[in-house]
Amino acid sequence: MKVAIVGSTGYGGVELIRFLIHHPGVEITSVISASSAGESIAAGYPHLNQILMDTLDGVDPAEMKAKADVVFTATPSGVSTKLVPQLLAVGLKVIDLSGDFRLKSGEQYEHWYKHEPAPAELLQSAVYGLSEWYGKDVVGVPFISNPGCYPTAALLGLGPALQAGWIDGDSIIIDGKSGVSGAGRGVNLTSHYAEINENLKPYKVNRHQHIPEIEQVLQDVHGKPVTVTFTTHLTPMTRGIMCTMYAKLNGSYADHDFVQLYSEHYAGRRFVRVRPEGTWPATKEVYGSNYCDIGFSVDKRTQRVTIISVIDNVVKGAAGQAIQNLNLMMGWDETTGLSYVPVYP
Ligand SMILES: NC(=O)C1=CN([C@@H]2O[C@H](COP(=O)(O)OP(=O)(O)OC[C@H]3O[C@@H](n4cnc5c(N)ncnc54)[C@H](OP(=O)(O)O)[C@@H]3O)[C@@H](O)[C@H]2O)C=CC1
Ligand SMILES: CC(=O)N[C@@H](CCC(=O)OP(=O)(O)O)C(=O)O
Repeated sequence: MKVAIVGSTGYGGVELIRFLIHHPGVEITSVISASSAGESIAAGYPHLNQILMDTLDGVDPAEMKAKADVVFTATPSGVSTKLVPQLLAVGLKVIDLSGDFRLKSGEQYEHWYKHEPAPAELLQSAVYGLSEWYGKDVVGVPFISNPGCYPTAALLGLGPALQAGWIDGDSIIIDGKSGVSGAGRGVNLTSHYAEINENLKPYKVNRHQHIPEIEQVLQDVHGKPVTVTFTTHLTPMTRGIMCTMYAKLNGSYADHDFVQLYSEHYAGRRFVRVRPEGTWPATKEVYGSNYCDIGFSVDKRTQRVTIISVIDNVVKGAAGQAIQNLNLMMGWDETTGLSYVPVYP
């Protein structure tokens, strides 16, 4: 399978390269840049020296079609909206990593992303690739919209309990924390070392563009509308997302009930690891890997459950899940090219 990567000079793109280089079913035939065509990719990323010698191609759909079968678009929101239709039109399969095709409602997209939405028929045709929930839906399709990083952690953590009716859909609070690479490679005040080091900073409180994405999927799981309170924080680490989630219990459940429910729900899904009773995951335990680790604590006093879910934002939150979706799309084992042990310490 010949693969091209647009946005290969960004953090999502370069992580796609790290995994795809070892994928037995894939050959990277084009790495693409809008601003640095003609330069070597290793010029901007010296860690790729003598590993990927490729010169960056420009953004040309016809050239991509001549070189590749599948294109990953690791491009900013607003850019994918315009580019993806051109790639689909020339007959390429597309896996888009941006937020441009995740929401089914163009109005919602415009409200939260402040960009013009893609045409309604494309929003409908994009299959939302939360691999462990919608893996069957992506088999054989030409166009996958890869989930956001926070939604991946939140939805894998909340889905089974909500589907089982164990938690009250109107009571969900999600406390999200992310490493700085979640903001991409672009430099601004947010990612300035002196601003993030020794600092824990809330941002986009009640305004985050991942709120409608989380609610859209929870509604699908629950069968009726769900609203969530979602607060995001920037943490002084490079990679990692932790979602600490709180919800009112609908019945009397213990920690071991949650461990059993989630272990059964995710049985056979190698990238979701359920923590034994009384232990909780940390971001370092999934660093550099495609795992999502989930732990629980039932509080009998408050009749609430705390669910803690961690991922590496660039892997399971972006490039890793995109490759998992390629595997599912092609009918390959979903772990192909992704079975790496997390980097520790
Ligand atoms: N970082 C993360 O943890 C996650 C990111 N995402 C999403 O994935 C996408 C990529 O993110 P990330 O890699 O972090 O972002 P970066 O800012 O690191 O990279 C984005 C890349 O897009 C390219 N680009 C910009 N404008 C254009 C254009 N007009 N045409 C083609 N390419 C363009 C740029 O490269 P060049 O100028 O060389 O073309 C740039 O390297 C975004 O939509 C992001 O929201 C999703 C989940 C997690
Ligand atoms: C740390 C940080 O800034 N993270 C980004 C994640 C952005 C992202 O991945 O955007 P889409 O999923 O919408 O494409 C944020 O919170 O906006």
